[in-house]
Amino acid sequence: MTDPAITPGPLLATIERPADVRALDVEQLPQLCDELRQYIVDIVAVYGGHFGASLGVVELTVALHWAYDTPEDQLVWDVGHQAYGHKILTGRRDAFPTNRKYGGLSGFPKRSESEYDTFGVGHASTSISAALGMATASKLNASGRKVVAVIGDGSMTGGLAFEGMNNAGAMDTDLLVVLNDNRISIDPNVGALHEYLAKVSASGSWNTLKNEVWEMFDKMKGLGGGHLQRLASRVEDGMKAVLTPGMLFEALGFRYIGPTDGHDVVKLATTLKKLRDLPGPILLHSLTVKGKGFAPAEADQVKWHAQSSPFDKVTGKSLAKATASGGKAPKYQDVFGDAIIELAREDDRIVGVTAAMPSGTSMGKMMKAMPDRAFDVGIAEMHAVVFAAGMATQGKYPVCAIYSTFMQRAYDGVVHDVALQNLPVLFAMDRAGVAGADGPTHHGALDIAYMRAVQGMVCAAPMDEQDLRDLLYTATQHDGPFALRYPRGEATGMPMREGFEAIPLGTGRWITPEADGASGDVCILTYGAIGGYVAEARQTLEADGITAAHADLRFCKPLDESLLRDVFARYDKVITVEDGVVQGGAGSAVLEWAADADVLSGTQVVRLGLPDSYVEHGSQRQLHDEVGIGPDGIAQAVRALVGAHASAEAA
Ligand SMILES: Cc1ncc(C[n+]2csc(CCOP(=O)(O)OP(=O)(O)O)c2C)c(N)n1
Ligand SMILES: CC(=O)[C@@H](O)[C@H](O)COP(=O)(O)O
Ligand SMILES: [Mg+2]
Repeated sequence: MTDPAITPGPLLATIERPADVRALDVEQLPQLCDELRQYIVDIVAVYGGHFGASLGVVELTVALHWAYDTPEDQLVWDVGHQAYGHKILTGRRDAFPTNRKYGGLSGFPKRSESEYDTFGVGHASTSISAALGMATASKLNASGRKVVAVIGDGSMTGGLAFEGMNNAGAMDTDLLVVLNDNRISIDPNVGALHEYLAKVSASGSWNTLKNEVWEMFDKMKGLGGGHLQRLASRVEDGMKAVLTPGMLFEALGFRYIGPTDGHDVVKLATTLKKLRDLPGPILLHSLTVKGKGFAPAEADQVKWHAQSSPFDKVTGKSLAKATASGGKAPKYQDVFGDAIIELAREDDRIVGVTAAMPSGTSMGKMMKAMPDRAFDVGIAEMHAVVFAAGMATQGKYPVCAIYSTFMQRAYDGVVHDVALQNLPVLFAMDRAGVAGADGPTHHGALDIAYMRAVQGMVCAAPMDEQDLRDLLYTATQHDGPFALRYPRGEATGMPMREGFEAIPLGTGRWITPEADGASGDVCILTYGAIGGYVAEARQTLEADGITAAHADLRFCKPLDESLLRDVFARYDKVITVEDGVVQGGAGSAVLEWAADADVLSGTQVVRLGLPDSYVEHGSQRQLHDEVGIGPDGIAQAVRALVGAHASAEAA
């Protein structure tokens, strides 16, 4: 899909692939950068998406494709939310209006989408390891192909990045790591590395000296000057030990270059061209501004990390229309953020932890209200969990707010450090279920299955915001690990009572009162907010003369055995619905229990949920409908089950 209202500038219009960029004179690159930046602004202003990060690496993107022989040479973008310019220069310019839309381009580099997307990304801090793997294979294959990892200062706080550096620095493999340092993550960047990089950025002293050494080195290479080369390298080593601002990286075995102005495309392009031919692991420290060139985004970099609704492409003013619900329903995230503060005011054991997502999870509310009791530890999910475990050993009650998909990074900590020691830690798993436009890298598809498998873990999911509050309180009263999942976005908008009520562990509830003690054609058991679709499904079924009862499991571990006994005694048709993979999920828990309790006796159980394949991107509703867990899908499954059963009985 092209958008005729959005046209690229004259130079960008001639770029169909990176070879066209390489055909340009270096002096033309500034114009290409201007046009690329404007094109990104024009498109995101209408269609939404990640914003500030791509604007900040426009020059780096153009320079990399000019200096390197892509796609033969491999560029690996960390996270990939900054790769819009890369996508536009690599044959996807006209399709870019479909970015993040259902059936359209992915918002992240994706191998199946383009040969220029060398590695699928979405989670942070993977680029150095992946690029080192490619570089190692390239060496083994003697392919001569060069590999570059581009990683942001936020992503550099992830332990995985340092595992990659540690490995690369001791290997004799050619690898360029570009550290794109814009001094911010999604929220303000945190930690000692952040402070260190700030000091490095402020110092330019090593550059001048280093440039001289480098020029000398360049000349010597031409002369094949063996001993002079070694001497120069010793001189360089001696000087860098006392002077280099990138000592940390040098100590890890990288040759450090920089800091350099990441917006000077001509200098960047010519430097990169030289670096392409240099051996060993090299780190280029590039200083950029997130949101560069769009004043509102430079001024409020957190707000402009991403935009979901249209805005004026000059002023940045929102052009969003009022939402259908009138914007009255609060987000689950805000309910969580407010409730944790309320609970923490009454219970001084409660502490909060987030791994670089204070805004996304709303843990930022507690960080603001109680700065000494809530911690942003950086992009470090595993550390966040073990850090929480440590606090729990000292009588604290840590609430770890981590997106379901990112919790995958921390699984060993969940098992080995928390659950095995039966420590009271709450895993508040945000973005549970399909995440929406971010797609498969960000869907919280697996947490029901992987948390349910952990011995001693309590697993719960609220169907509405009142239950979210009560389950949060319930968790704080439990002496052991507790996994609570809730989705991205708006809750139901229901009226909420004040205060909190504890919900006994393993207590579900009937949602359709008429089913409590009565009977229907089928019973629908739901887990979590996805249960909100059942009312609509029931209405359409009623029009077909089918009565469906609905119960909310609330807990998938422990299960409400008394509720389930009741269900299996009265219904011979049961449908389970969850926003997570079917294998090992809440429906599986029900089936396992029913088999173990020997109550199945001919009852047909159909499990609805995410399939055993990766669900792509789109709105949450589109994706729920696609996999059959939206209202229509639920109603269809009921009809199929009732119909199948009726014809089996008639036969
Ligand atoms: C494992 C993981 N945790 C958290 C995130 C969410 N996340 C996406 S981008 C980002 C900030 C990255 O900061 P930086 O690398 O500096 O890139 P910038 O946006 O500043 O260009 C975060 C925390 C993620 N993608 N992966
Ligand atoms: C790139 C990344 O991982 C984040 O920016 C993510 O897209 C945030 O998702 P939410 O908008 O759901 O917070
Ligand atoms: Mg950054």
